[in-house]
Amino acid sequence: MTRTIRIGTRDSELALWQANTVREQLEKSGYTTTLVPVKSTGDIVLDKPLYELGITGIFTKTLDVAMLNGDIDIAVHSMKDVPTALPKGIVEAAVLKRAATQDILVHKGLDFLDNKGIIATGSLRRKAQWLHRYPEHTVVDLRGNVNTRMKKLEDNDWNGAIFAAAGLQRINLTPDNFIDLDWMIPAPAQGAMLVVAKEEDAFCLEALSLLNDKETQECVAIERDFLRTLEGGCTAPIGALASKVNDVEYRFEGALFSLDGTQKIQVEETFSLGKHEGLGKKLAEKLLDEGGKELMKEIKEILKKD
Ligand SMILES: NCc1[nH]cc(CCC(=O)O)c1CC(=O)O
Repeated sequence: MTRTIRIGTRDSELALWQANTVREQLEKSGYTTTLVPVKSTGDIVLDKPLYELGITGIFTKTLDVAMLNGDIDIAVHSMKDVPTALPKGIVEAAVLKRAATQDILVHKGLDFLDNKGIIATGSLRRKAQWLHRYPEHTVVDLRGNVNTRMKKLEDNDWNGAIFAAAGLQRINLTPDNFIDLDWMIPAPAQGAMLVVAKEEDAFCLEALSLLNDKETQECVAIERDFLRTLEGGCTAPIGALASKVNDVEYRFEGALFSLDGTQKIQVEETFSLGKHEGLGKKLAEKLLDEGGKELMKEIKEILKKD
């Protein structure tokens, strides 16, 4: 039987690159595929309200709806954009081998670091960590896809802007000046790609199981358990990274920051793969006990007002 797997994708350059990567890997394993660029959510009508289906993420909503509607079979996402709870009927089918996890600063010269600088980012996590390290600096809001943000950096007199290294590498965008921010804790699952499919679609689940990278899958699962336990439906400045230290050891590092960057509550632990059941949740609970509960409450209050 030949069935064509319809791969749903948003139409940004990064989304298309990621969907094409999955497409190539499936074709290499002998599957027939096609790419389906998906229109925005408003164009598609479902017979149930979105909240009833558990659909939440702003980047992933459109593709979730298209999948439940039967217009696509699988969808490819930057895993860090995917809410920690998937909609009913949609499951994680494969986590691809992770690329670079770190954030980078694209800049126009680094003299400003010791003075008063202006840094652009739309991420609360990046803003809080930047201000934690450089309290004298100003952070301005910057949104849009990677290409848009790079253009805005050129057009403004900011000193720099922060990006995920993986996003720039994927679209071959090599800035003239950049530095790795290895002190900055990335977003949970940064640099990983997730392919989702319908729970009932055994054909696609089997095809995608070939693409799964177990090490990446286990590491991002810890990071997302940590996030899920902390956040309770609120977007807070949270970083988490599980990474390999040597052949036998892995290390988890996670932190919660106040929005202004003055407070940081951090947890870390060394572990081995396969023996980390409940680690993300356990460390999130430790963080909550060490002042995280109060800080999360404070963050929610401030975000509610904005
Ligand atoms: N929030 C947008 C987004 N989602 C995924 C990536 C890049 C790829 C990745 O981090 O996995 C980016 C761009 C960025 O954060 O600079």
